[in-house]
Parts: sequence; structure tokens; C-alpha cells
Amino acid sequence: AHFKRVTCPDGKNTATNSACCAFFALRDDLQENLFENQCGEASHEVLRLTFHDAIAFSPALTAQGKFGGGGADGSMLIFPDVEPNYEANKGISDSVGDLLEFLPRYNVTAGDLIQFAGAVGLTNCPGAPRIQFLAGRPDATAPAPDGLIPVPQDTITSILARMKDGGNFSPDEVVALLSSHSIARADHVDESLKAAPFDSTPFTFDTQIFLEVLLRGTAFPQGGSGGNSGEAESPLPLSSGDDVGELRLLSDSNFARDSRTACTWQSYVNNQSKMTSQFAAVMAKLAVIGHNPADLIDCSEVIPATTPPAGKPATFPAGTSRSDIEQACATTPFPTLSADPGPETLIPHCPDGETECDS
Ligand code: HEM
Ligand SMILES: [Ca+2]
Ligand SMILES: [Mn+2]
Repeated sequence: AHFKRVTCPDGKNTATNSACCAFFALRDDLQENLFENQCGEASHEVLRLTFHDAIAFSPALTAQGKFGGGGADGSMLIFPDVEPNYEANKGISDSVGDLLEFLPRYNVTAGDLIQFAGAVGLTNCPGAPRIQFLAGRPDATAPAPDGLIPVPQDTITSILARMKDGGNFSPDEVVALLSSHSIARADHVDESLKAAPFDSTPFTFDTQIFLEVLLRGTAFPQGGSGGNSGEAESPLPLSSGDDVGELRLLSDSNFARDSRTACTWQSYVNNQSKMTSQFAAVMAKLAVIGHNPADLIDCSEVIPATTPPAGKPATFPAGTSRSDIEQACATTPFPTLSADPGPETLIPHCPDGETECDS
């Protein structure tokens, strides 16, 4: 068969399906005015929103005759005064507010906007994969019920059960999804710290998260209140001004050390291609929770090209070494890595070495 491309009403773009046309101008607007072509705060927060919108879906609740949520249906944007107020969604209102500026100006559904923006934002992050984007999610008719978003103080057993129910994710697939925490910073785990990074390279989609969470924790980030619910000690607590020390989620700490997930966790250390290909595959699954993909139209062609990885292997952050690794996978040797020289260094607050940046 051959496929004829349609010319979009904008007169500039062609598409495999006219349903994809609305996304070209939206993409350019998001890149210029929200993400600023950077792997900064807005790109990170929209990625988190893709998860929180999609995973609020529960066949188990439906089986009890209750409403289980609509999955990736944009309910966060359609009912912005409901779900964003749930405890597990603390901080999500930033990305909800960001995307609500775009929603009325484009002929796309709220569920599509969230997953599309997540895929576009990712391409600003060096090393991140280009993920699939399917269009055509119908609009949510009701907000998802509370209690469906994992929190870092949950046990691994409970998070795995929730992820199985919500997206039919295996333990390995949950670990793959946690690659997202390579480009992540917390504002609400320790309310006294703003943008506390989960790894030493929060603007690069690399495997440092999997390495650094395996290092022995020594302290809570300096300047913070420490020991909050869902927080574990980190190996890089040094802070100065806006440059906040690394914060470790209790759940990430547990995933790295639990017998059900430790070997997959360790297998991503210094294996960028494995991490990114598995993350891309599982994100495709996440993005269609609550929908039959056969009802959606492939508009992946609108997603920009990726930003290439730095090409730097994983390294022990300055001040740490192999002897600090709490290895929990018994069957595979830990990879040999070099260490950055010198004593512990600060983790920069801004992308691209800027001295001032938003949030
Ligand atoms: C499965 C268990 C998970 C737990 C318990 C969890 C928990 C958290 C928490 C507590 C934060 C910090 C929020 C804040 O205080 O500002 C966070 C941030 C983040 N999470 Fe997760 N998460 C999980 C899975 C995921 C998944 C599957 C994704 C995406 C695919 C994701 C993407 C992110 C991103 C990108 C951020 C950073 C947001 C920012 O920098 O503002 N998380 N996560
Ligand atoms: Ca990183
Ligand atoms: Mn944030």
C-alpha cells in the first residue's frame, strides 16, 4: 500500500492524517513559550503530569461497581479544581496551569495535550528517546477518584500492585518508567527546599539516577528539614543557595534494593540504550491507559527530533566510589565505572550553566 500525505490547513505542513495537523503549531508554541527548548522545570513537570493523568485508572475499582477513572483522559485539565488538590498530586497544578493556557487555543483534547506535551518536552532532554504519540483521546467526563497515585512512602508491594492495576505494568516496566526520575526535582517532599534533584544531572536523561540511588545515603540535603515522609538519606547532601543537594525518594531507594526490582534497576546503570528503549516502550503503554490504541491515530511524526546524549558514561559523582554502592542484585556483577575527581560538588540549579532561571 502507499500512503498519501495530506496538506494541512496551515499551508506549511503535511501529515499522514489530517488529525495530526493541529499539533504542528501547538508543538512550536510549547517549545518556544513553555519549554523554551530546554530540559528545564516545565519539561520535567509536564512529564510527571503524563503519569499522574494516566495512572489514575483502576479496573479493580470498576469491578467493585465504582468509577475507576478514565486513564489518560485529560481529567487533570478538565477538572483542575479536583484532582490537582489530591495529596499525591502536590505540585501538579504548575503543569496543569501551564497547559491550560494552551488548551483553549488549539483544537486538541485535554488528554492528547498532556501526552503530546510530555513527549515534546522530553526531546529537550539530552539522551531522552523520541516517544510515540497517538492522537484522539476523548475528553474526560469525570475526575478520577483519589488514592490512585503512588506516593514515595508506599511500600514496593503496594506500588507494584497499583501499577499492575492501573496500567498492567510488570515490576520491570515500573523500573523502566522510573528513568523519568533522571530529570526530576522535588518541591514538596521537603517543603523547605525548592527543586531538590533526584540525581546529579537533572537536565540530562542519563543513567546517573540508577547509579546514585544505589550509593549509601549519608545525610538529608543541607538547608532542608530532613527525614520527611517519603524521603531517604542521599549521598550528595551539599547545598548552597539555589543549588540544593540531592534528595532521595524512599520509594526509589526501596526499588533499587528490593529483590523483585534490584537486578533490573542495576542493569540500567551505564546502559543508556537499554534504559531509553525500555522507557520509550513503557511510555507508549502509559500514554494510552484507558483507551484502545486501535481507536487512536499515529501522529508521532509531529514529535521533534531528540537532543543527542552527552555521550558521557555513568561516573561516580565526585566524593563517591564503588565502595559506597549498596549492591542488592546478587546475580550480576556491578559495572566498572570511573569516578569524577575531587570532593563532593554542588548540583547546578539551572540548565545550560545559566546563573539565573525560572524556579
Ligand atoms: C511509581 C512510583 C512513583 C512515585 C512514588 C513517584 C513520586 C514522585 C515524587 C514524590 C516526586 C516529587 C514531586 C515534588 O515534590 O515536587 C516526583 C517527581 C517526578 N516524577 Fe515521580 N514518582 C513515581 C513514578 C513516576 C513515573 C512513572 C513518572 C513518569 C513516567 C514520574 C515522573 C516524575 C517527574 C518527571 C518528576 C519531577 C517533576 C519536577 O521536577 O517538577 N514519576 N515523583
Ligand atoms: Ca539525570
Ligand atoms: Mn518542580
